[in-house]
Amino acid sequence: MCLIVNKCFSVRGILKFRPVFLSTMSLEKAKQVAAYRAVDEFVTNNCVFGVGSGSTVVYAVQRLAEKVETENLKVTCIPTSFQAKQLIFKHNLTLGELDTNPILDVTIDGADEVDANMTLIKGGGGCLLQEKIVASCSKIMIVIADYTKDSKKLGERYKKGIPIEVIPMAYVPIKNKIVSVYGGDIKLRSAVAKAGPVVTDNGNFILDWLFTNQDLDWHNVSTAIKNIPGVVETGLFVNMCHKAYFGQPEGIVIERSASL
Ligand SMILES: O=C(CO)[C@H](O)[C@H](O)COP(=O)(O)O
Repeated sequence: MCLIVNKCFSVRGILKFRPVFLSTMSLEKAKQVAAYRAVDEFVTNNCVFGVGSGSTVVYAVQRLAEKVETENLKVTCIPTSFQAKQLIFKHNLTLGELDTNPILDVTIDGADEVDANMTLIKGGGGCLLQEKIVASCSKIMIVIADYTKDSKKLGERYKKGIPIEVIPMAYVPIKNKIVSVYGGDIKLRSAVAKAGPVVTDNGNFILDWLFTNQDLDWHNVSTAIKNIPGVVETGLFVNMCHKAYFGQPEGIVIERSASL
C-alpha cells in the first residue's frame, strides 16, 4: 500500500494540505515481492547461486539469508560485482568463485528494462560484465524487477541508453564507430561523488548509448558492437533470461517466461 503524507501549500496566504502518494514506497514493495518470490521458487539445498547486482537484489539476498538460516540450507554464492560480494559477506553467506564452481544452478539478477522477447538492458549499476559472465555460466537466469522495467520494446521505458563497457583508451573511437553505424548519441558515464568517469569493478569505462531505433535486431547489434576492438561487453542480454518476475505496486507479482 502507498504511504500518504500531507503536502503543505498556500492559497492567498491560507495554508492548506493535500495528500501525496509516495510512489517510492510501492516501488520498494514491488522490488521486494519480486525478489522474495524468485528466491522462494529457485533456491534449493546445495545449489550454486549467482548473486546479481543492484537495489532489487538486496531484497533477494535478504530472503536468501533468511531461508539459509531457517531451513538450514547449504548454498554457495557467486557474486556478480563488488556490491554483490559485500552483500554475501554482510549476510554471512558462503562465498564461491567460478574457478571452483564454473556451473551455477541459478542466477537471480535485476534489469533496467525487459522487452516482450525477454531481451534485457542491464548495466545501469555498471556491473554488466561480471553479470553477463555469471549468467552465461548459469543453468537458469531469473530477473527480478519492479513494474517500471516491463516494456514492449527496449528504450520505451528506460531512457538512459544501453551500457557498454570499454577499455578506457578506446572510448572515443568506439563511440564514433557505434554512432556512425547505428545513430543516436553516446555519453561517457560520469561518476557522482568523484570528478571524471565511472570506473567499473574491472577498471574500465562505461558508455551509455542513447539509441533512437527501437526496432534493431539486438542479437546482431550486440555481436557487432562486441566486435569493435576495445569493447569489453554490452548491457544487451539476448536469449539469456529464462523467467522474469515483475513486482506490482499493490504487492502482486507478474511472471513472464521465455522459451530458450
Ligand atoms: O544491471 C544492473 C547493475 O549493473 C542492475 O541489475 C540493474 O541496474 C537493475 O538495478 P535495480 O534493481 O537497482 O533497479
